[in-house]
Amino acid sequence: MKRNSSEPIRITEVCLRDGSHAVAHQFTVEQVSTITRALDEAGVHDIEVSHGDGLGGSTIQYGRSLVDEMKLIEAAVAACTQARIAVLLLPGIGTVQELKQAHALGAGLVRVATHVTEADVSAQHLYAARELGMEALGFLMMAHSAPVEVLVEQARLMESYGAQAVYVTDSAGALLPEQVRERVKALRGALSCEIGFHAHNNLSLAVANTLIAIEEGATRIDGSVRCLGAGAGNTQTEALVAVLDRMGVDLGIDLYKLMDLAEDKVAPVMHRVPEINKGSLAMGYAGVYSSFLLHAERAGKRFGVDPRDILLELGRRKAVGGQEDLIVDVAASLSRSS
Ligand SMILES: CC[C@H](O)CC(=O)C(=O)O
Ligand SMILES: [Mn+2]
Repeated sequence: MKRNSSEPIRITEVCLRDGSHAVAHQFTVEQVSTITRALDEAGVHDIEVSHGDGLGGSTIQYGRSLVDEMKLIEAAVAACTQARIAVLLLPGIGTVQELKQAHALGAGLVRVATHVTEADVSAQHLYAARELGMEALGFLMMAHSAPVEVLVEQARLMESYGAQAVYVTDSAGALLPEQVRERVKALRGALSCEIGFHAHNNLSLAVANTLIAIEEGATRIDGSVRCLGAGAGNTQTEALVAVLDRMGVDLGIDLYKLMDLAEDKVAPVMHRVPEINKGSLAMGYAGVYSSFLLHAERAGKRFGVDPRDILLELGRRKAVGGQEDLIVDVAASLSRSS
C-alpha cells in the first residue's frame, strides 16, 4: 500500500467507549477487564474507555452508566501490560477535574472532542492534558458537516493548543470516499501533527474510507472489534487488521487473537448487533450523529413516529452532539403534525 506518511500506524480500539452507546452504557467491570486484557494480549496499541459521551457523560440526558467510568478505567489500566488506556472528553460534559482523576488512575492519553466548528472550546482541556504529561489529541466531530477550509482552520486551532494529532471524525458515517480523501489530504498539508480518522459504518464505507485516510497519511486510526460502536458501529478492527496485512502493512497486532476475542469476549456482551439497518442507514444518509440512534428509537416508540423521520428532521436541523433533548422535541412535534 502507498502511504503518504512514514509514521507507524497506531490503532485505537473504541469498542469500550463508542460501544458504550450500543450497550446503553451498561458495561461491567468484569467485561471491561476481560476485553481489555484480550486486546492488550493481541497487541492493540491504545484502548479507549469512558462513557460513550466521554468523561462525565453518565447523566439522564446521555444515559446513566451502570458502573462509574473511573472504576472501568481503573480496571482497564490494571488489565494492560503494553497498551495505553485512552479517555474521551467533550468539554462541557467532562471537566479538567475528571481528566485529572482519569490520569491519576493511569489513563495515558485523552481525545478532546468538539463539534467540527467549535475547536476553541478544547483549549483548556488540551493544555491541561499536556501539563499532566498525557498525550493530547483533538477530535473534530461531524467532520462531514463543514467545508474543508473550516475543518482545516479548526484543526489548526487544536494544534495550536497542543494537540499531538487531530482526527477527522465521521460521527454520522456520512462521508463519501472522496470527501475523506480531500479532508485528510488538506489536514496533512496544513498541520505538522499527526492526523487521525474515526469512522462509522452507516453507509457501509468504514473500512474503505479508513484505507483512503491511511493512504492520505492518517496514522491514528480507530476501530471497534465486531463493530461494537454507535449506529452501525465503527471500522471493524479485525477486518481492518486483516486487510492491512494483505496490503503489506504490519501493525504488530495478532489477527487470530483479535478474531478470537471478537467472537468469544465481545460478541457475548452485545445487547444488539450494530448493523446497517433502516435506522443506522438513515443516519449515514441524513448525516446524523450515530449516538442518536437509541434515543431516536426510544422517542419514536414513545410518540408513535417512525425513527427515520426523526433522524431525517435532525439532519435537516443540523443537530449536534449534546442536543439529545431535541430528539424528544422533534418526535413530539412530528407526532402532533401527523
Ligand atoms: C458523543 C461522543 C461521540 O460518540 C464521539 C464519537 O465517537 C463520534 O463523534 O463519532
Ligand atoms: Mn464515534
